[in-house]
Amino acid sequence: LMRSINSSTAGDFSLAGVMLVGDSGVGKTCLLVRFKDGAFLAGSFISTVGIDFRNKVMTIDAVKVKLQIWDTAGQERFRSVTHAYYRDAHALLLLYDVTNKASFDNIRAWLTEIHEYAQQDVVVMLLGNKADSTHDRLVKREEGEKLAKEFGVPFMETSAKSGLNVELAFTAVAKELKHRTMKEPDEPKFQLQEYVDKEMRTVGCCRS
Ligand SMILES: Nc1nc2c(ncn2[C@@H]2O[C@H](COP(=O)(O)OP(=O)(O)OP(=O)(O)O)[C@@H](O)[C@H]2O)c(=O)[nH]1
Repeated sequence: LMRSINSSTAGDFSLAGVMLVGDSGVGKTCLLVRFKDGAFLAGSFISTVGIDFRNKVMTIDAVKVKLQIWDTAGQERFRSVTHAYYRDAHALLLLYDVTNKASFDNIRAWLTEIHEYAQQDVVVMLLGNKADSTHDRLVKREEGEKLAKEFGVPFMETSAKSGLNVELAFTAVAKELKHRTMKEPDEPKFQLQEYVDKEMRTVGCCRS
């Protein structure tokens, strides 16, 4: 991962490192596959070993932003591997599974870990994944919102299965990082949560 976002003077390219973190089985790999390939691979669950990455170029306000997305292993035994990568990440997508209460309860511990290992200015966004699972849901959207507010991080629910908000999550992070590197002097600060809420209202989804 490149720590300093590279931006050319022409202002048309920047490289950003985004890391997916959260308990094993919350859907990090599926979220990345959905974003990268637009697909959801149903079937057996293959845990990520160590760390894996994929690149995707997004066009944000006519600027090309290359996201280097790191998919980490949620399993405890790989923690020391992922710790080493935190320092270089510009953004972290922190996932829990709305059908798994323990994965939600562990978010506090994940945030403590992020605080310990990541850069102070890292962009963190909390994602409640598997929002398509209406019957098995154990964590309400409001609970996710409340926790996110407590820690001052933006939040939304996603589904790697249906594709709900997947593009939006990555776009929001890319926009935030693009603004940070290429902000005009009089341009106001990018408001990530406001952007997300506005986009969700426009799409007309996901808010009851
Ligand atoms: N219903 C539903 N199932 C999902 C979703 N995302 C992932 N899954 C399922 O959850 C299981 C785990 O998904 P992974 O993406 O492999 O989980 P992970 O977080 O990468 O797990 P580790 O690599 O062990 O850290 C798989 O069986 C997926 O099919 C989702 O949005 N909705």
